[in-house]
Amino acid sequence: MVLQELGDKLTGALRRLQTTTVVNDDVLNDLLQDVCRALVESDVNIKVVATLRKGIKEKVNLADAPAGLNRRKMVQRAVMEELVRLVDSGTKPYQMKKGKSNVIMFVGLQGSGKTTTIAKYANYYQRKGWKTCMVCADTFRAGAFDQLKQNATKLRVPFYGSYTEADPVRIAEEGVQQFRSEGYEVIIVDTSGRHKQEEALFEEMKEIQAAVRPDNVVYVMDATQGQAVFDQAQGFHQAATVGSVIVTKLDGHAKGGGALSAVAATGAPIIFLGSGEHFDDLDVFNPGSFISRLLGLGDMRGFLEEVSSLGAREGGKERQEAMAQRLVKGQFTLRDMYEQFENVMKLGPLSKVMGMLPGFPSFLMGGGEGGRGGQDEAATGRLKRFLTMMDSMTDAELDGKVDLNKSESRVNRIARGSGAHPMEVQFLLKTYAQFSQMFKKMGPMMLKGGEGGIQRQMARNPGGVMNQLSKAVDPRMLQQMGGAKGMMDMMKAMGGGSGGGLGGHAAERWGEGGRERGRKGEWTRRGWNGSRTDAGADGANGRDDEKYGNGWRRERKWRVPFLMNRTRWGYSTNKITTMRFASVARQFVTCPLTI
Ligand SMILES: Nc1nc2c(ncn2[C@@H]2O[C@H](COP(=O)(O)OP(=O)(O)OP(=O)(O)O)[C@@H](O)[C@H]2O)c(=O)[nH]1
Repeated sequence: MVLQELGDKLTGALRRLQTTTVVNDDVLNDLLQDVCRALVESDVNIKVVATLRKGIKEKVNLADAPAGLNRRKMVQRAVMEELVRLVDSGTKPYQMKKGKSNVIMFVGLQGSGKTTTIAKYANYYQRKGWKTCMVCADTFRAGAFDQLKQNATKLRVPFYGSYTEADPVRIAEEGVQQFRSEGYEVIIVDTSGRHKQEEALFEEMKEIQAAVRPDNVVYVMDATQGQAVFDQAQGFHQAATVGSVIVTKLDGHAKGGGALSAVAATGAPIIFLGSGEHFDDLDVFNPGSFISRLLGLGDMRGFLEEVSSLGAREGGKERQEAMAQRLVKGQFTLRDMYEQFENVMKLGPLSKVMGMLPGFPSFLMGGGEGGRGGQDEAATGRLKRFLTMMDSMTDAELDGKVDLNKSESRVNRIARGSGAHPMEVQFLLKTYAQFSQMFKKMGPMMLKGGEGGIQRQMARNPGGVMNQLSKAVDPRMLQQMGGAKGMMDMMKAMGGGSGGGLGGHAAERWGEGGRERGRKGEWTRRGWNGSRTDAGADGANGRDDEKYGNGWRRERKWRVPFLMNRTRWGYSTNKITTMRFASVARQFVTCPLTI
């Protein structure tokens, strides 16, 4: 989460508002003082902060507020709206067009993070199924082409550049022409940077612009300079008819608020935020969603947009439709689960997906600076393992025509074929059983009546729908979604028709119990009983199992014989078998299901 410090301060101020019994002018003034202090500390221009304060005061007139009006909500809404205004340029950014060549030219000062951001940008679109490529027209910095080439190779994105040609305009023109003729949809052009806004830089930018006729010019700007970037942003905005801005290096930088508000003040729309040096460290920027996440309210809208953008991939919509049809009948196959997992992975790092969901503390996914990578990797690794195991299944097995639970030999064969342990395959089957159970109950409810069906049911019998939802979904997951009401809102927002992301969303939740216990090194009574449940399931069922908390010894006594029956790993309950089991099981505890 970028601007964590500012977010914490603002959230703290609003939380104090919740705990006061009476909301009067004194309370409002205290709140405004806290909010304004937090913004100034984040380097937001003092005049801008004063305008924000005035705006909130004008919106909240407590003296004339009609009786019965929720004053707390009124204040919160005003604060939220003014904060959104602070980072909103009021201009709509360029919308990428599917099926045609979108030429995006990147400009910026030297060292602002342009080349790195181009790689992140390419990664973002490629992951969503856009045909993406890069052209390096930076002939000014010696290592620029090598850097772009290296990034492109890692991302498996085609690139164009030259070690010998010194004319950036020619390279840009040739590269864009070639990729256009090959039908690439996102053609990204990197241009040279300079130490400061030089005439030469602007001249070169204009020449390249005239040669490649970009659909959008993206200005990359370093946030570490805080509000001082205003002149710079304005200069570029005017000189190169900049269409959008990407603000980089916002990770852990206290001055980020100043940079964001300064750019917004120039009227250029911010489209992404750079939050680190890795390819995944790029957050889509939308003023409302950004403030919502900053205040810890999640970003359901962003989540849904991300999910629906996956449906836009080739054939994605049709597949989702077909799945929706099956869900109406309460059917959910392993193949459906495969697609759901694939979708979740395409949404980006799991911690980012989680950050979009209301109420989910970012630290649980290691969302704070620095701590995220490991957990993301473990979670993604676990998903990939599941996909690999499913790759070793036959079509009949994936489509639910064969019950794998009845075929021990097939489980072992799948394990061998995917380099996994039979227990992992059983774990996968149990996870599938849980999903299937959930979709059996929820699918028909969600999708009955086609588009808008859930809304109609909700209007007719809200209590009944809520009740059914509470029964179908595990309590933790429901709690994270803001209770049955929150889930209803989410389903409404999804129009009841997109089976698409919901499974992915669920997948995130269902592993939570396992992850929690993994961290505590706990184990539960029903933990690794391969045939009946799994670690994630215990978490999902909300079991605490305190008394079995440190139950390694307790566990293995009765679980080992079970494993012997099912997978024939051991011949007795002697120490070696027990240790073998413990070491396998420990793998799951240390790398618990975090899908
Ligand atoms: N922490 C952090 N570092 C970043 C971010 N974006 C880029 N960087 C780092 O900033 C440095 C400069 O990035 P480059 O991509 O080489 O900069 P550039 O703008 O292409 O430089 P020129 O090609 O010389 O114009 C590199 O060390 C990047 O890893 C970000 O969002 N966060």
